[in-house]
Amino acid sequence: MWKIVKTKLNRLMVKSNQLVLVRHGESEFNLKNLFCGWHDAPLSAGGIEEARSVAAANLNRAKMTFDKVYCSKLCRSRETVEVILSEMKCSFLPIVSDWRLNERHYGNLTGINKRALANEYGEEMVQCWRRNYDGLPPAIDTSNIYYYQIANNPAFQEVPPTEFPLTESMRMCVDRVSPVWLEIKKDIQKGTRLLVVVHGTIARSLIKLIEDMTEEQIEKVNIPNCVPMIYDFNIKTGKLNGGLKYLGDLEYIEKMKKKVAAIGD
Ligand SMILES: O=C(O)[C@H](O)COP(=O)(O)O
Repeated sequence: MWKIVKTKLNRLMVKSNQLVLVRHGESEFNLKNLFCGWHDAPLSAGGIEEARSVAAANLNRAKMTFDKVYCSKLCRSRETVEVILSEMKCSFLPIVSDWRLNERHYGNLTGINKRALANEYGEEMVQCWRRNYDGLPPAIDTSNIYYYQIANNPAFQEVPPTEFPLTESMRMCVDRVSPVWLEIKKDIQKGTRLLVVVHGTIARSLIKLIEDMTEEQIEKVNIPNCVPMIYDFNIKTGKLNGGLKYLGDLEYIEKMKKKVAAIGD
């Protein structure tokens, strides 16, 4: 008991605390280059391997330790957490899964191949849906084969009916993530060491909020799967000490950022 109190006191005396953000591993939909959003696609075999050999391996190499984990209600984020914690030998950690950390809802684009869509509507239109801050895909309707799976997913039962999205822009995601960011920030300032495992647009929403980026700046950010991203905060002021640091091989990280930015084949 004294040991736990002493560890907590020691941590409060430390002036900074780190937050680690990770985008989930490659999903079955990423692999097939399909818009995924709120469809609950599991990790691909490659995604499980990324969680092990990219996320967990880099976190272990850097000797990172955590007290608590945040993830979304989507299984690709939860599965990534489970692989990481198992590899780090800390599967006992508390996990908060919050629907507000779900990926951006891609509306009626859900399940459509990104390249096929670019061939039909042009690359500019597809990149506008993907990255423009106010790019709003058409709302999902019953003609979409994933409509009922998403609407009836028991994992989403905590979503208030009035807030259940049919499509979302990045601006709408930033709005839904903002209150969770305030909760995360409180934890950081208490000295709790957090691992946050989320999705591409949600990681970008958090980065925008943390760095107070402009809309133009965040539109250019692309998040590689499973590369740990670290922010260092001053505990007292809640302000950042420096910028975002990626953990891992820089050449690999640059290659994966370019892959995510592109529409793909
Ligand atoms: O939902 C998806 O399709 C992906 O998680 C993100 O895709 P994007 O890079 O095209 O936004």
